[in-house]
Amino acid sequence: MLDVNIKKSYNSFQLNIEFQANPGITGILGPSGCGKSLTLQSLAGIMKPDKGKITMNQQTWYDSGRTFWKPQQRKVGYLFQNYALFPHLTVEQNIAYGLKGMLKHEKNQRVEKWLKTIQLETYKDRHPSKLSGGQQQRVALARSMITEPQLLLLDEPFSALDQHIRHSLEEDLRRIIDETFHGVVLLVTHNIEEAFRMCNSIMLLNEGEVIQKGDRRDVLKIPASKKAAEIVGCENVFKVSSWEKEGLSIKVNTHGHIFQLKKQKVENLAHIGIRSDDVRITTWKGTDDNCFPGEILHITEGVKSFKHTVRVGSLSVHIEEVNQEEANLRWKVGDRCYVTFPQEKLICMEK
Ligand SMILES: Nc1ncnc2c1ncn2[C@@H]1O[C@H](COP(=O)(O)OP(=O)(O)OP(=O)(O)O)[C@@H](O)[C@H]1O
Repeated sequence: MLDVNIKKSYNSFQLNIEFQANPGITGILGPSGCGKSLTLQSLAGIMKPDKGKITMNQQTWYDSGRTFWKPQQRKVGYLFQNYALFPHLTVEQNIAYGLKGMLKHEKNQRVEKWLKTIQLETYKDRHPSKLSGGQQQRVALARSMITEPQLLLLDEPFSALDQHIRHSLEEDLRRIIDETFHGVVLLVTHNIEEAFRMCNSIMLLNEGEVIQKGDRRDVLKIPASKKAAEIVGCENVFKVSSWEKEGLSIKVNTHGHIFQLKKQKVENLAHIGIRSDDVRITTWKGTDDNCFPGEILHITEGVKSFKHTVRVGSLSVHIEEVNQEEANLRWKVGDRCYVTFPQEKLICMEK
């Protein structure tokens, strides 16, 4: 297990990170400049925190002024978005780079195995400039994993690649990790779908701090705060004016709109939220709770869905309808409609 508790102070930025990560893939999501790369750099030993502690499977890698293991002592695999392969070395030589000092026979065996794993056996004598972006990234992955690291750090490894290659690389990476790697993987990404597909757990960072961490489903579907909702793409967040528990539900007032939510454990309720594809839009008034009249303000056509902005009293609500044809036929700007916020889809946020 990886155990991290570190602080680093710059003039205009404070990093104050505390988390534990188990074997498997933990995704790190957060806005630009929130400290994702600095966190990885401190784990790799490239950046030295001001204070705190980093332990990995009972080894102390960093302990304030007392202990600081160098990058090569930590056995960390680090994969960046821009591959960083050595241009003058072949695929085979790039992969073997980290194995200096190993017996030739053993080294060859490992390189062969990795060439096979990344399915580039026939490319072993090529230089990086003669490879596609996706192939280069597979070589970089093999190079970072061949040394059998305890910790694998992936900093937006797919972001420079187009959608199609990205998907196949994602599948490759997931397969390779499942088959050959049993340590801790931290994956920085801005892509929520990718995080959901790839990760076991998710950690959200904001302004240098971890603001939520847990199972990928819980974090991505039930953000605990307004900021977390922004990061995971929950588009509708309404400020709570007042609230009270009432029988089996919670009655919430947001700008004069009364919402009924399923009763749940909350101490303090600052916001409620709902994903745009969980809000329903109809021409008739439903009998469910939380159904309000609205007016269509704006429609955007996407490849797979239509996005509507609907005024519901003083609220501006984002609604996504996946069934294009039906949605296309149904709505135009200025139409009156009814908007339903299903009880079970409304999320309570304590901040
Ligand atoms: N050496 C440094 N000196 C001063 N400030 C720094 C230094 N390195 C990073 N920072 C600042 O620390 C903050 C966090 O940087 P970091 O690179 O970790 O962000 P990030 O979350 O990875 O962002 P992005 O998603 O854009 O890559 C930024 O505001 C950055 O400007």
